[in-house]
Amino acid sequence: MPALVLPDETMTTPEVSKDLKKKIKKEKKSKKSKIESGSDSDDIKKSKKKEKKRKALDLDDGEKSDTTSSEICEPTELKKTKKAKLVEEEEVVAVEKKVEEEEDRNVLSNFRISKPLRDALNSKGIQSLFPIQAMTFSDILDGCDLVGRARTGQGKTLAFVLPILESLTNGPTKDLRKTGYGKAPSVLVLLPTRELALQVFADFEVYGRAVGLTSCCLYGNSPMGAQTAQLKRGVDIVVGTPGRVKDHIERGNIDFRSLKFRVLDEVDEMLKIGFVDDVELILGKVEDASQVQTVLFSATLPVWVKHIASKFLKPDKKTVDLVGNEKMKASKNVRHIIIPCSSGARPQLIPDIIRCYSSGGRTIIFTETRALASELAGLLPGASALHGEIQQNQREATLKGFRSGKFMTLVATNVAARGLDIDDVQLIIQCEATSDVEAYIHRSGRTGRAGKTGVAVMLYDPRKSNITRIERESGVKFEHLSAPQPADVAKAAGKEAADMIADISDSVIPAFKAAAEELLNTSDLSPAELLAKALAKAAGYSEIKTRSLLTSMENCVTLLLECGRPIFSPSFVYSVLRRFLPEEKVESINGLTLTADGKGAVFDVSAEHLDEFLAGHKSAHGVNLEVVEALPPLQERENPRGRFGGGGRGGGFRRGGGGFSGGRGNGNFGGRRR
Ligand SMILES: Nc1ncnc2c1ncn2[C@@H]1O[C@H](COP(=O)(O)OP(=O)(O)OP(=O)(O)O)[C@@H](O)[C@H]1O
Repeated sequence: MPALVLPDETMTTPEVSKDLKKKIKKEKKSKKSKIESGSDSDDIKKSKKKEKKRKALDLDDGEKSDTTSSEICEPTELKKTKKAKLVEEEEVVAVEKKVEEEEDRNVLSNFRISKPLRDALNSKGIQSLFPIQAMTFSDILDGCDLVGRARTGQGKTLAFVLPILESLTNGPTKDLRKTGYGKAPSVLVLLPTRELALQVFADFEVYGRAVGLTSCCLYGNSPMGAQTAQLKRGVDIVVGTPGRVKDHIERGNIDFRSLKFRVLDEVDEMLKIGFVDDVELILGKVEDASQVQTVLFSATLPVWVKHIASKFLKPDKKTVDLVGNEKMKASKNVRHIIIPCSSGARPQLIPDIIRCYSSGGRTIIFTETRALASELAGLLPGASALHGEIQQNQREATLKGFRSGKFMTLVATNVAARGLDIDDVQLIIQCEATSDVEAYIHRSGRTGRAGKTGVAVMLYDPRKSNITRIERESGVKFEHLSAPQPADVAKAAGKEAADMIADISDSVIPAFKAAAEELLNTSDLSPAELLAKALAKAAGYSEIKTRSLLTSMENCVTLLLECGRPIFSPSFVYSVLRRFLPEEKVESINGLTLTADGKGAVFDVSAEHLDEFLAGHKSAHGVNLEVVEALPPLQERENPRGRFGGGGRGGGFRRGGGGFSGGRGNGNFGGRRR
């Protein structure tokens, strides 16, 4: 299978430094978001291009100036620096030119896209095709079967929507398409979830209508009658989930004799157990497969999928794989973070993570079970649940509310993992380390879409998770952070509260002044301290708790125990503790995990028992017990050396809580059960 590389990589010359590439990419990104907003007129664009070039060079100046002023004194050195700078400037310009040429190459007018479709795309702020679209457009329009792969959020939907619409209205299938009342469909698109079917249907509605084509969406848990009536009246495009499409086939409502296109979006999910029988049955209903074009798309294409997929595609199929053998399979626009957390600590920790990392945008929280999704949605302020047990109309209402900003936190099972494209999702939280690497890639890909950036935080229990495997298979290099400390979060909240107070009308002062003066006169605290308390109240705080680094539990502290010799099992740690602590204290420890170097163990104790632990160990010869500021690297579940499993991982944990936004802060995978 030919593996194509991203234009990004092909465009840059090998000599260009990594830093330089980064700068160019950054510039490209900001340009892309401007294009998305559709705000650039041609003139503005030209001057922005000039400005951009100038800025890229200025940036280099700025970065170099420190070195020149502090280190470069000799005239010859200065000359050399200037020369190097000139070379770098030339490189910037050369790479910039290539980037621009590439973008120019992908402008809509360079493709066989008719004016009505171009206008519809422009009205959505789309001026040029994304790489996966540009690289598959002609093949699909010219009649090839195709397998397409690009990372999440790279525009795979339009990669099949546009050439199919063009083929049916101006291309090779134009004259073969049925028309008139009761027409049989020309296109069948299958998707794994109802939400995704509705989303892709919406794209066919918008762009199909622009070229006079009609669509319908067939999905379960909604009345058969209306769908049947639509099919009877006749549509060009049928979008649906396998179960409901099969129902309609069995009732004789769909005639596939005029079918020209079959699309399997999220093909690996479609071909998983639970879907594959229905999919095979549906695709098998096409009498003459040689007359039908089949296209498959996904961000993840495990080898087993490629084998099954070959069954449905012609031998001369094309493959456009923008991920290929690249190590990184997940979105490159996403910051991938992991934070240790026990299940009990999630409800307290998640609101703080949202406050720190959501930048005031939307958050999707993924749980492994429906029960946990409902439970967390009930516990978190301003959150709603989405999973397979919820009635279809309620699911649609929930998604609509989330898209429109009615609420900002969605707690979902894997029903929302694939394909969902929701604007301004800044943060993904995964409640536990999934064993399914594809699921990780798709879930984290709900943010950082269409060139934007986002953050994905995965909570995990070091004793139960195998992070190394996820890293190895997805190519993600996780940032290991500890939970944001309540005190850090409170500081950010205090700033918000101060802004809020500054905005309050002076008209309130006379009513509250007397009480304020009385407080000042009677309290031992300074005015600043009293005001700090008032800010805390305004921010919703009545106390600040500590949070453990290991399990993220509130009012717990993480301790490291070492005893000058290797520790092979948790039971050894218990026996050491029993030497200087009563049984009930030993039993009260939580989250006991061995360190990766095999020399120590970390565990949590309640803050109120901390002194007893620290005082006790002094009497135990050779035992060292201390509060840790940052978690050391820990052993993982599958460590063959330790009781918990695997070879441990490099790199320790950094203190969490970075990236404070000061934003709003709201506060059994497999088969089809989500
Ligand atoms: N050429 C384009 N220019 C600007 N925006 C685009 C373009 N093509 C698609 N988009 C936008 O990019 C976003 C992501 O597109 P899409 O949902 O098709 O991604 P995807 O690759 O299918 O992602 P996933 O793998 O998660 O399903 C959408 O909001 C879409 O409107």
